Amino acid sequence: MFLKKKLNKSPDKNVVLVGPMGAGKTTIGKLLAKELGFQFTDSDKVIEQRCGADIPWIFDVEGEAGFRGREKAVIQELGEQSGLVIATGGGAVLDPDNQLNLKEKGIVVYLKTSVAQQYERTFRDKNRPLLQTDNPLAVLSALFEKRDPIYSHLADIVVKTDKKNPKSVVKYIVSKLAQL
Ligand SMILES: Nc1ncnc2c1ncn2[C@@H]1O[C@H](COP(=O)(O)OP(=O)(O)OP(=O)(O)O)[C@@H](O)[C@H]1O
Ligand SMILES: O=C(O)C1=C[C@@H](O)[C@@H](O)[C@H](O)C1
Ligand SMILES: [Mg+2]
Repeated sequence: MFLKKKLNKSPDKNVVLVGPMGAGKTTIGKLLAKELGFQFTDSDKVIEQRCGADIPWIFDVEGEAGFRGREKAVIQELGEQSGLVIATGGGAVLDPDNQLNLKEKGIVVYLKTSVAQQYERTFRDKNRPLLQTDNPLAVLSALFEKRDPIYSHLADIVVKTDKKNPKSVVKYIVSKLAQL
């Protein structure tokens, strides 16, 4: 058991949230960090801050490959730290080096979310370049087919987020962490 509040010492682990766009990694991550007394960080936000531009701009100018390069550098840095709740980008776990870096000190939590629910949570938001197509539902579905096995394989904890509000997702994760 590594919970900082309970042990009253610096944790040597991170909690890493993985899952598709709209799973709630950013939303849940902020709440979970508060609950654990960890620092919250979001790889997408760190990339934007470093670059001084938002993700749609990075995809426009540098393409997805440019974005993935930036993501890899950020994931490597975050993976070396501890005491973090890390919200990852939806595609961060595709890269084998990222997988190793996140797993090194990370307890990986997969926020498992149906494609329909992902769509419901993302369709109004224009900040996800991969979904700016005529058929975002088909894109989400294809990404899920490819990525769900990877998220599942990496995960120490899996939590289904459909029909669960953020608070109850956090409560469930905390209870599972306490059992480790
Ligand atoms: N459990 C939940 N119940 C209801 N709404 C949720 C839940 N989790 C997240 N949301 C909402 O869904 C939207 C997307 O959530 P969020 O941005 O946290 O997803 P994400 O996993 O970080 O996505 P991305 O990979 O694109 O960064 C937000 O509007 C958020 O308020
Ligand atoms: O699923 C993905 O590949 C992405 C998810 C977002 O978090 C961002 O990292 C970016 O929009 C790409
Ligand atoms: Mg996010």
